[in-house]
Amino acid sequence: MHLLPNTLDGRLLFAIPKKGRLHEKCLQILAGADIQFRRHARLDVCVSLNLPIALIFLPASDIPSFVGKGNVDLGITGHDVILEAKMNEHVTEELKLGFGKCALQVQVPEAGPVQNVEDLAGKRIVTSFEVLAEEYFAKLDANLNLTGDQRTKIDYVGGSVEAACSLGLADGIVDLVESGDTMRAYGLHPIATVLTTEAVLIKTRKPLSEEHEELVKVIKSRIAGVIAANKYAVCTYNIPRDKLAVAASVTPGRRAPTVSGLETEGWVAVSSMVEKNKVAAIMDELEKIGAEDILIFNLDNCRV
Ligand SMILES: Nc1ncnc2c1ncn2[C@@H]1O[C@H](COP(=O)(O)OP(=O)(O)OP(=O)(O)O)[C@@H](O)[C@H]1O
Ligand SMILES: O=P(O)(O)OC[C@H]1O[C@H](OP(=O)(O)OP(=O)(O)O)[C@H](O)[C@@H]1O
Repeated sequence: MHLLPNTLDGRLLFAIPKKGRLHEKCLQILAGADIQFRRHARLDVCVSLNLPIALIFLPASDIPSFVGKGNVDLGITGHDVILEAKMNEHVTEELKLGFGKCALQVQVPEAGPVQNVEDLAGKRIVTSFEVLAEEYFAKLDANLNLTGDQRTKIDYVGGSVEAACSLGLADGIVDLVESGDTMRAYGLHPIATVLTTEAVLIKTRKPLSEEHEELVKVIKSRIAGVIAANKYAVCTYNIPRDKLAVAASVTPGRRAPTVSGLETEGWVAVSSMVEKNKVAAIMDELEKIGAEDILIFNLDNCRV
């Protein structure tokens, strides 16, 4: 198959991480937003089958500059790599996506002599986040009046950053931590947080055509629906009318709970959106108040 340049003509270009931590979640989002495509095994560019969009599969860390420079219109990537690529002023963060959550932390060997960032200042740091680490330690060096050769040395590595201290390359590292498993496996512990991050939908600041602006709105709204459907469930229950006010305070919903009459005198049925990660505690509470027939339904999709 040959992808002719004019195949992309007029299409909104949407960058998706081609591998790594964000890839699978992005595919789920595309499916939930009904952005259909068939990707050829050797191609990182493919056109959508049902929308005037082309998907461009790129390394997550390259997406900010493609979008920032306007070669691509829209993208999904981490907030961290946008800052690292110094593209925060060239893109707008349209939507937080609720996955890819982690923290960029300064880490040192647990058993080593360095126990805080002041001890680490002036020593050797290894990281894949050169820009953010430089920024962080430049401030620290300035606060501690470290100048010239006294300043902290930052070295770049492309991956396996956690190995740097045990290999004698560094006194500390700056890398991402989610569960902390990798950090602990290397005998490291955090002494400072540079930033927290999650995946975001970004748009170029370069002006788009009216049609493309409209399409961006549609995509954004569909993706927001998919994210909300992952976050919320619907809780329904029956409750005596005199307990409704207390129960409604447990399930206030996004705007207000829906209350409908029941054939049984003095009882009402309530339906409300609840956060999935609070479902068990909410059901405990409702049961205590006197609710019956408490049901939880997952959402396939929604617009809220
Ligand atoms: N452990 C993690 N938990 C959650 N999000 C993460 C984690 N590691 C990375 N991320 C997020 O995913 C983005 C891409 O990281 P990833 O390590 O997948 O990059 P990659 O270099 O493109 O992939 P690979 O490591 O396969 O080469 C990061 O910039 C960050 O926003
Ligand atoms: O706190 P944890 O849950 O252990 O996650 C942190 C690890 O995840 C990322 O690497 P990843 O596994 O994506 O591989 P990479 O080193 O190839 O980027 C990051 O660079 C850490 O090494």
